[in-house]
Amino acid sequence: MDLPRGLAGVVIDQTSISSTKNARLTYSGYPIEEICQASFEEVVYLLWYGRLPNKEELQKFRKMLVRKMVLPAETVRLLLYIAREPQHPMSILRTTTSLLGTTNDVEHDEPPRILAKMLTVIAAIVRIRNNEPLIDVDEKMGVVENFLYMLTGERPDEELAKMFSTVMILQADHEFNASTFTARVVASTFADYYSCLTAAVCALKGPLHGGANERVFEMLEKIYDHDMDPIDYVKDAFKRGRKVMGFGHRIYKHGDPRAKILRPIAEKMAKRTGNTYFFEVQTEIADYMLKEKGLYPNVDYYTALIYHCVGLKKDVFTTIFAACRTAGWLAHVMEQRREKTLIRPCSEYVGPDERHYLPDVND
Ligand SMILES: CC(=O)SCCNC(=O)CCNC(=O)[C@H](O)C(C)(C)COP(=O)(O)OP(=O)(O)OC[C@H]1O[C@@H](n2cnc3c(N)ncnc32)[C@H](O)[C@@H]1OP(=O)(O)O
Ligand SMILES: O=C([O-])CC(=O)C(=O)O
Repeated sequence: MDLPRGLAGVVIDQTSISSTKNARLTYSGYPIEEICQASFEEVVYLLWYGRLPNKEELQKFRKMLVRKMVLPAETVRLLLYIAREPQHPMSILRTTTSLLGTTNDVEHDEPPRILAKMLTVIAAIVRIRNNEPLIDVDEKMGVVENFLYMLTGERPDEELAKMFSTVMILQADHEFNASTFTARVVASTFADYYSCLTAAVCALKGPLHGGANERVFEMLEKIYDHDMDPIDYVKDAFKRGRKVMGFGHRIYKHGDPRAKILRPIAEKMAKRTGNTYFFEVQTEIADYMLKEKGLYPNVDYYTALIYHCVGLKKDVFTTIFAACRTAGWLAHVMEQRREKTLIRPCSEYVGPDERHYLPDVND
């Protein structure tokens, strides 16, 4: 049997949530270049219900999500205990997501409450690890503004909120990527929402998937700290047979459409916050990678700099990706549940031929 490695190019099921057909990303039919201008709440509604909300529905949906961002005291107590542990923030998030599924108030948890909770929990993990006080939800603001406020302790201005909203939308869904597929496999067994999300967080953590954003900034910092020529850094990575993080993609061989939208946002954010050095290094590396390897930056490349400009430490970058992707994970879990079919593919056995156990042979 001639199997493509890593199931590359294999269509394993249908979805009406998002598509990367012809290397164009669409959410329920809307090109990403257009839908990224909507509000985050509109896009979540679209991913979950297959259509955009009208004005009244949007207002109601936004209000409901924001209200649900307030965490129960029991969850805050848990977080204060877990988030101080020295493990990587994605490990903390994995354990927290799992624990959220065991608290007393989960019985009636539905996607809006779960998404809202995940956003607040992730912001709280970031604050606790910085030894900063937790910030209360401000019900006068929308979801993105509140998320930023709870992360940084500062109410964002309109320009920042708009840019960050685009960033969140761009990471909200991506058809059958590794973490979403993982969530769908778990959902297909009819396991609960938190089990699906815990599994998805585990898959996102790895450096070939969501964990790449942290490694991108690690590279930029190393170049800065050692006053290196960025091209020497890349050449050295090639020599050692190492991948340059934030480049390449299973689907997009001629450029990730999200990176094209993110690049000018990263540039603007870098200018706003005095981080143009990093943006210039990124540009130099991107030009070289294209020239030498024909590889383009992916979504994780520019979000790394954007998160740095927001004031976040690199070890929490992937948790922010998880916050955005929770919207998509939940959409796929709902879709998978509607399908009512267990995902259970087959394998080709390539182990030893049949052999037989002989009792006492080793005596
Ligand atoms: C949200 C996301 O998950 S986006 C992806 C985030 N991940 C990263 O940025 C990690 C770095 N990138 C990679 O590891 C890969 O490009 C992946 C995993 C994203 C895609 O992998 P695949 O589709 O399996 O492509 P594959 O790894 O086979 O790459 C094809 C060729 O390009 C090379 N290549 C791919 N990405 C890179 C890279 N970032 N740096 C250097 N070389 C690379 C491979 O070594 C391979 O070369 P070869 O044919 O000489 O062996
Ligand atoms: O689709 C993929 O393989 C990875 C990706 O870009 C994403 O999850 O956003």
